[in-house]
Amino acid sequence: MTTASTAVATHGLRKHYGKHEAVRGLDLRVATGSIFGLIGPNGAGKTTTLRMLLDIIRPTAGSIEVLGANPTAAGADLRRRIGYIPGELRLVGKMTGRQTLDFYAEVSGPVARGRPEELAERLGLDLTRQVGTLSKGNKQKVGIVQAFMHAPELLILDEPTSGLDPLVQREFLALVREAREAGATVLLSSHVLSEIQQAADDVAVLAAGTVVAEGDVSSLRLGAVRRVRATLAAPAEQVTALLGGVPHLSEVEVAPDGAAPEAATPTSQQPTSQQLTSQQLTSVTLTVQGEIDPLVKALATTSVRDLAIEEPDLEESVLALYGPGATSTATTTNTASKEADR
Ligand SMILES: Nc1ncnc2c1ncn2[C@@H]1O[C@H](COP(=O)(O)OP(=O)(O)OP(=O)(O)O)[C@@H](O)[C@H]1O
Repeated sequence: MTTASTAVATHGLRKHYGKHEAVRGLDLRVATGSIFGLIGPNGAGKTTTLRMLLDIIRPTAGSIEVLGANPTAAGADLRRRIGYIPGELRLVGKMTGRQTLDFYAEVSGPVARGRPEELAERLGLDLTRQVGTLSKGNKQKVGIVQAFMHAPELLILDEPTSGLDPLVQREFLALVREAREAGATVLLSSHVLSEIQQAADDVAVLAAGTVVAEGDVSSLRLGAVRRVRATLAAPAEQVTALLGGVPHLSEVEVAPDGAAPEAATPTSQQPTSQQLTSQQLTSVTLTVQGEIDPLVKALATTSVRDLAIEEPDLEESVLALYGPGATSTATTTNTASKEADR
């Protein structure tokens, strides 16, 4: 049973699409009043899981409780207490944004006067335009407004920021935090780690239909995997040698990258070996797991001409931490056994 402090719970949840098992025995617990992030690479089973919570598709096995009810039995009353942004939003192209929201308001229950307009304004959405003429990002804004406008107890948001520009993403995350402050629970799925890191209190990492890591955001090691690209004024052999002393590196590629045009050799005297080596450029790409300090210190023993540190995509992080087994079945698609939604 869910308790007052649990908004969503699943036990041994499974979903087969024909022979393909998209969700494999999932136990989730989302605390009431929290922002819970469900992250995972493409095909991990996020959408399948969220659709089961809403009774859009039914589980093959296991149980679900949402706001203390069983979604397969609770029907429309439960649905009205939830705001949902589906992964793929389907809107009627000829309706304006306002007509679309009026339609959703009839289904979802009471909407405070002026609230849709306020949300649309914050997101920069023109409600007078037909939704068929809107860009992907603006269509997504219609989806956000309809999910938030009736102040639901639970928000289930499937990849909600896809197509949004960074400023709108920030506004969206502000809406999520405000909803939590007002007492709502938010279940947010994404394949973008940084988005979840900014917003979520707790996180479950899904890969191949199972949870491979969970906990509070700061305890997750995923964020500690970074991709580094650097150009150093040093010969490749020297770079290889200095990287040899740095722990937790993988996918290291070191390649000569021509000469540095700005490193002029003095003509009045014979160049020293130091001056000779400083002319050679070497490019490095690598993945570092954990502390970045030893790597930065090692690179800084040469003249660093360029440096970029990037967040790898989630698939790379999951692979780096949990091995290929964590994602290999997630990317298997069983197209031969497509199943109708219900
Ligand atoms: N209707 C369907 N019929 C057959 N296989 C399906 C169906 N829907 C999803 N799948 C498969 O189930 C697995 C999980 O898909 P799901 O859409 O839940 O993943 P996801 O984590 O939401 O991925 P994404 O981030 O790409 O949306 C994938 O292998 C997918 O191909």
